[in-house]
Amino acid sequence: MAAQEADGVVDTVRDREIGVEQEHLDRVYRRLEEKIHEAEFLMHDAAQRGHVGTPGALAERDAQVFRAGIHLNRLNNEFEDFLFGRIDLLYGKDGKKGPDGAYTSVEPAEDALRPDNTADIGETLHIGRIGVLDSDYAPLVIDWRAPAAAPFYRSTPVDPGRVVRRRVIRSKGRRVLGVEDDLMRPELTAYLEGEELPAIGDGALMAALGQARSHTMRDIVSSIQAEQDLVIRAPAASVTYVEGGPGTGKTAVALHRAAYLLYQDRRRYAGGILIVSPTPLLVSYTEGVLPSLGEEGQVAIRAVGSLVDGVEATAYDEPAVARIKGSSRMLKVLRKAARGALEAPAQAAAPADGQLELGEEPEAPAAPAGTPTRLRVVAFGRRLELEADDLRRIRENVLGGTAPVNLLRPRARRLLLDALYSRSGAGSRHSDPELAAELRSSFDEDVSTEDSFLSFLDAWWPELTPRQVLDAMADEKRLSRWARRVLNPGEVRRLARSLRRDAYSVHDVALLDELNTLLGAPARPRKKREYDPLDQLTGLEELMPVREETQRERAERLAAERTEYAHVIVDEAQDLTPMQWRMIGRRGRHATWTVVGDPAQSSWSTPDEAAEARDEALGTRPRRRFELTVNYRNPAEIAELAAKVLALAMPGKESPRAVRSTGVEPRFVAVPERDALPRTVHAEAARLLERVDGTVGVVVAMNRREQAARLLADLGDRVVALGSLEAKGLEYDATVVVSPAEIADESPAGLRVLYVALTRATQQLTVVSGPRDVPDADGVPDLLRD
Ligand SMILES: Nc1ncnc2c1ncn2[C@@H]1O[C@H](COP(=O)(O)OP(=O)(O)OP(=O)(O)O)[C@@H](O)[C@H]1O
Repeated sequence: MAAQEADGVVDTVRDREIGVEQEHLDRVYRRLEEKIHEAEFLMHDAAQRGHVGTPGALAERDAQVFRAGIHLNRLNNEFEDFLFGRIDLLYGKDGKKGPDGAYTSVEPAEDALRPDNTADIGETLHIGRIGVLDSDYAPLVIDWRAPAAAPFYRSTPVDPGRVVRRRVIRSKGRRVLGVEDDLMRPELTAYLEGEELPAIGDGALMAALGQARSHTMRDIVSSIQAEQDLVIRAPAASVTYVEGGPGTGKTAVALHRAAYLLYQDRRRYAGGILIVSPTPLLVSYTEGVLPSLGEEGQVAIRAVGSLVDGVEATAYDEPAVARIKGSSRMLKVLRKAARGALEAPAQAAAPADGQLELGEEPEAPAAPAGTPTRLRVVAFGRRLELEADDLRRIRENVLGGTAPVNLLRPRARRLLLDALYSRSGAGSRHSDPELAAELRSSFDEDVSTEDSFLSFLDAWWPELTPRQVLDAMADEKRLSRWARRVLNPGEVRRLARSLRRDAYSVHDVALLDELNTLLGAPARPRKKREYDPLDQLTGLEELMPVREETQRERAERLAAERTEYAHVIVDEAQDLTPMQWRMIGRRGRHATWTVVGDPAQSSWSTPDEAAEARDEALGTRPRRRFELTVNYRNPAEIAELAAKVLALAMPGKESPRAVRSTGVEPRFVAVPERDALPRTVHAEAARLLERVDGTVGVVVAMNRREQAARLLADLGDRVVALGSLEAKGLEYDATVVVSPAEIADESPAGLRVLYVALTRATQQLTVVSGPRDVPDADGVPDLLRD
């Protein structure tokens, strides 16, 4: 009876507090409706201006419609669930208001606390996804990114500042559903308008962490913790480097930081923010967070395998091949390949060379021709010829520099013309420099517009694309020439073989991007040359199909190709290979950076080499380092088990501290016969499905992922089968980790990959081991024993 009464009292206080917040929310909605009405009026008014019809009025109308449209869109988008927090503060040191209408002083005033440990609340602030001012410009809601909102995140019981109570408000549409309070000064009795300040619930963080997981990440805007807030609001100078173990909120913090930076300085980040994620799975998992924070347009979230337009990485490289492709040794190989691919090996059926006489019809395109070894043209009535040796000399001369290969083509063309001209003997015909120059220019014009010369140039100095060079590298013989003294024969064989398949891997994408730089963008594609009477006239260069790119065209082309960003955020940075760092580095040459990662989760076998490449990509810019130390994902029971693998993978490395415990220990199931493994995995996944409301992830070695997907398909879409490398960054209510030994043996970084697999669950973990895991009598595999 007493308990019921106590419950009743709590409910009454809770209901009353919900009612208080409901009143505030109603006021905010009334204000928002007024604002939307204003925005609609603005749009209507702007549309009316269109009737005036002068160019100035039209331009003004467009600008206004644009602004009003943005305003409306924001309001409508953020109408849902946008008020989420409140802080009750002691009186501040000085009573001055800051630019956003709130008191900015952090410390309580001298006399704010009375000697009997009581105090009055001096100010109450509500925090939301956007700021809303009432008609007197007093803040009804403060944007979570504004300085005045910082105490909501920064205040802790150890360092409370002015905050007495932090409240998270849960609402749906216009209805407040619940409140969760944390007291920052639990020893204090505080009064608000004469009434004692109540505290409801066990705190918002615990409420958030206990919720079931779906296939998309939620924002953490209502429960960002102090150490995370420091990172989110760190000034965007140079490089912000964030390290933290699994589940410490690195990905969440990176996303909230993007929203914060945009809020802080929209103009500066108009150049865009790029977030690089390791897998497409993680991209789709995190994609919804920024829109929920009211930011979309300026942020591009891309998987590292999708950074090159038009290429999607779908193939998977076995670790030995990935190691070769990711290593900075590839740079040397690619440099040679980009130049070497200019020369196509001669094919048996190919015509011997590009010899075509003036006036002859060009040959129909033949079977893939080898590189021509002779150039013949007729000019000034003479047959002129360059032999293999001449051509080789010219090629070597042109390739002497380091300029991109495609951009050297005009120079190659020029040197060919020089050599032909000198063969023609016309150079000695005139001593008058003006006449000599005229003769030369008419020679150049004659020769360089002839089909024989053009088709020779196309075959002898083709404009290469990155794909063509990578294809050329699939030829083991050619590759071994380009990789001499860099890769050993076994590496050459493996690399060439992997390049012979149809699909690209995530590592190939970095190679394509590097080649793109080494080759330089080819000039605009040339139209097929047809007979044109205008060719017979001079002074019409602009109409000539062979003309060089104009300045303006070049400027337009470069603008269209721009791939640079104002800020680059790299998630799971520990996994980037040196070649991938180079690729990302090119997209942020003038950017500020936020780099988040955890060396203990690296699936790259030589993290030192990757760290060197990272330093190269980031240059000498100063770095600010932050560390996140609390694991918000795994309960202590799971974190403890994972720590055993961490001790093997990186002896001495500390695990992050888990904030909660569920009392549910990980479950171990041993399968003595290999054949029984699929059946057991299916049964264990089904078992977990019964025990959690959200998702179940089943993590297997990479080579079993397709088999696992087929096996689990009948369990519905709450169950996901994943290869060990695909699990990176993701989380599930429950996970089944299948055969730890198989995952650990998959690559030199296998133990770290296993550590990742074991740290994906928010509630329950089952480990299924096969004979290779050497399970003990309790089913605990070798690798997970003390
Ligand atoms: N302050 C917070 N409030 C509520 N939930 C949080 C908070 N911080 C982190 N989380 C939750 O903890 C989980 C882990 O966060 P996140 O994925 O960002 O961690 P991570 O450090 O990137 O992990 P990993 O390195 O394993 O990929 C997520 O569900 C996230 O929503």
